[in-house]
Amino acid sequence: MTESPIRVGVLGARGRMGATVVKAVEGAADQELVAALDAGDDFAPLESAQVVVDFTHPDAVMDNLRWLIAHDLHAVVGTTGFSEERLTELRGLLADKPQLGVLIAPNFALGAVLAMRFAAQAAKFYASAEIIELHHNRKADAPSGTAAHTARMIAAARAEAGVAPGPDATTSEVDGARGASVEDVHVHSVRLPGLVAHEEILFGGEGETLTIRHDSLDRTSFMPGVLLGVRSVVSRPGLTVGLENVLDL
Ligand SMILES: NC(=O)C1=CN([C@@H]2O[C@H](COP(=O)(O)OP(=O)(O)OC[C@H]3O[C@@H](n4cnc5c(N)ncnc54)[C@H](O)[C@@H]3O)[C@@H](O)[C@H]2O)C=CC1
Ligand SMILES: O=C(O)C1=N[C@H](C(=O)O)C[C@H](O)C1
Repeated sequence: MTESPIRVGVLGARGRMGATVVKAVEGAADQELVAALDAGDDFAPLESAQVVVDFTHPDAVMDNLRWLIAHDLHAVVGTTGFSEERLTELRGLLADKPQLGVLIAPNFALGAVLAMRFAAQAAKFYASAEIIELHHNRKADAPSGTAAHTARMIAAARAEAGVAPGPDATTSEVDGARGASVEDVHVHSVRLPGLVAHEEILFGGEGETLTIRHDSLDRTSFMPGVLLGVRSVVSRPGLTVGLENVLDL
């Protein structure tokens, strides 16, 4: 017996990512697009979906998720801007809906997920690490969600290994010259037309450096991860943060 396709709704469907997701879902044999909505649209058509994919805006995504959870819809979220406070609220909302799954991934590209994992592995061997993320100049948030997630993974690996952040002799600084500090990891954000999404994680040690770099050259790079997210979230109750958990890395 063939299984029925997963019914998918897309929020942010007229945006750069949402429009790419719409095409990817339409091209996936095991998924059926039932709603493609953007800002100002009536959400009612989403009620026929099983899973809703959100690529909207950090200012909009929490209201969207409150609505989706209240309407018993699984969610796959690529939108950035998730603080610990936001994640705690979502865990609270999901506690009342034990069958429901929400997957939030700061980056759905396989190579970006691997780069983050490799960075976490390297972190205990190098006390000094910095991140440079480079994106198109229409991006709303800085640093990128991926860079923030990478910094948190490095910080967690350092804490587990008992490694303190490396020395930095800077005593005089033009504001921002050393980038933002995310859990003691310096993060530098570049915004230029022509770029898509790129990240370098740099480690420095005795007489050597290690650079891990990932480049998304096209938004199609995120689609295998998004489609996998849709397939997995229906049988993954609760809140999952990071595609690495779905890939079992
Ligand atoms: N996790 C990942 O792999 C990736 C995440 N992103 C993130 O996805 C988000 C969107 O990125 P882009 O597509 O480049 O932005 P975009 O600005 O091209 O598209 C966002 C769309 O969402 C719509 N929108 C805003 N508020 C809405 C609401 N309340 N309901 C429905 N639609 C709404 C906008 O009208 C717009 O069409 C950003 O947070 C970005 O950082 C982007 C690429 C990959
Ligand atoms: O806005 C983007 O384009 C991207 N956003 C995500 C992020 O902030 O990390 C993922 C990817 O870097 C593209």
